[in-house]
Amino acid sequence: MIHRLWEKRSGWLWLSLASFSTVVLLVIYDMRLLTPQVDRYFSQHDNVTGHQLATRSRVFLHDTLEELLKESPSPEAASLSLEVAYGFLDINIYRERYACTESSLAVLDSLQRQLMRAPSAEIERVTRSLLPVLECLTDIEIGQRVQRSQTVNGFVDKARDHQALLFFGTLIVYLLGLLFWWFHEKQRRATEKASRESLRWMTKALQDPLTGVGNRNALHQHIAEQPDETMGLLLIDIDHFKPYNDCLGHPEGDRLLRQLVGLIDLSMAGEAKLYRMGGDEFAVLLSCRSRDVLRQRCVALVDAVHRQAFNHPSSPIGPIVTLSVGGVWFCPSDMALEQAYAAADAALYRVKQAGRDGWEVDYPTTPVPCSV
Ligand SMILES: Nc1nc2c(ncn2[C@@H]2O[C@H](COP(=O)(O)OP(=O)(O)OP(=O)(O)O)[C@@H](O)[C@H]2O)c(=O)[nH]1
Repeated sequence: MIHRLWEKRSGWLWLSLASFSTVVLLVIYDMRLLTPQVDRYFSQHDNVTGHQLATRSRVFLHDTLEELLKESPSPEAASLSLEVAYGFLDINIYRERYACTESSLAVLDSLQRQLMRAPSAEIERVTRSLLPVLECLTDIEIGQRVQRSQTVNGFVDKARDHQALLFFGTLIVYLLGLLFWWFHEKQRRATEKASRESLRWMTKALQDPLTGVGNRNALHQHIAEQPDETMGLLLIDIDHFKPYNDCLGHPEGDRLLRQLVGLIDLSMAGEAKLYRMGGDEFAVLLSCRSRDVLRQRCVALVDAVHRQAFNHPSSPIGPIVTLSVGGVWFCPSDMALEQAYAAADAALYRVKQAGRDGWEVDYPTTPVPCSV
């Protein structure tokens, strides 16, 4: 099934469609998955959860100081802020990376205890002892920011590489798609050209070049195509064509042949197929359900030639061109073309013998014509 589709639609077309589909998938991947992920990463940069804990600790230390610097400070509120500030600083990562953390925590712890013991007396000392803690927090903030910048830069580099890879990958697949499409078009055009050429040769092989009607091969082919159709086969021969040629010349003879083709076609009401069997002999094949039809066509043809009255200056039987017609009514499945042809030819011979300018049709009783 796939093999047949491949041959019918050409492999190149499938390859190019696959390439274009891949391009679409890559673009969707970039738009729906990759870009939103990068955006999400960077949008965290300044939101609440992205803030450093050290910064929050600093905020609460400021609150403690503000409280202590008030005219009537509340030791409880200051102590609470200090406790929260302690909590935000008491982080394993800070302890591991920043040496000042431990000492700052110790300072906060001792301040906390002092505040509980002598709330108002110690304000100035408390304020001063907080300075190294604030310095430590600044170190942590800067250190963490540097760390974060390095991580972000790493991510940006990776994302840029990924995007570049994706872009060039998409571009290459797209170009491959175009290339496959071009191969497909080339192949399609070559196939079309070959079909046209072979059709032209086939038509030529079945055509008479002088008159444009079918030749003997075409007659064989058309009969083979309609084996169950009752047919009438007429053989038409120009009477005394040799003296016509001798007197008026071959070009004039050719012209007469072409004119007669038009006339025969008209007499058959455009329903028959015409063939030139060679020289001045034509054949007519018509689908013919009743013998009367065949008779009527013969009468019409002979009359039409009389009415047309082509001048024949050297005919022994009269001043105009006349035809002799011999025919047979037959069914191709019962009677071979050779047999039918022989019967029509015999009828034609009898007309010639009887003095020409007439017609005769053979109606064989056996075999009986088909589908009547
Ligand atoms: N102009 C022209 N003449 C052709 C062509 N092919 C054959 N002929 C001539 O057609 C003539 C056929 O003559 P015949 O059928 O033998 O005899 P006829 O003179 O027609 O006499 P009957 O058929 O007995 O009436 C010959 O002179 C051929 O040279 C052709 O393509 N063009």
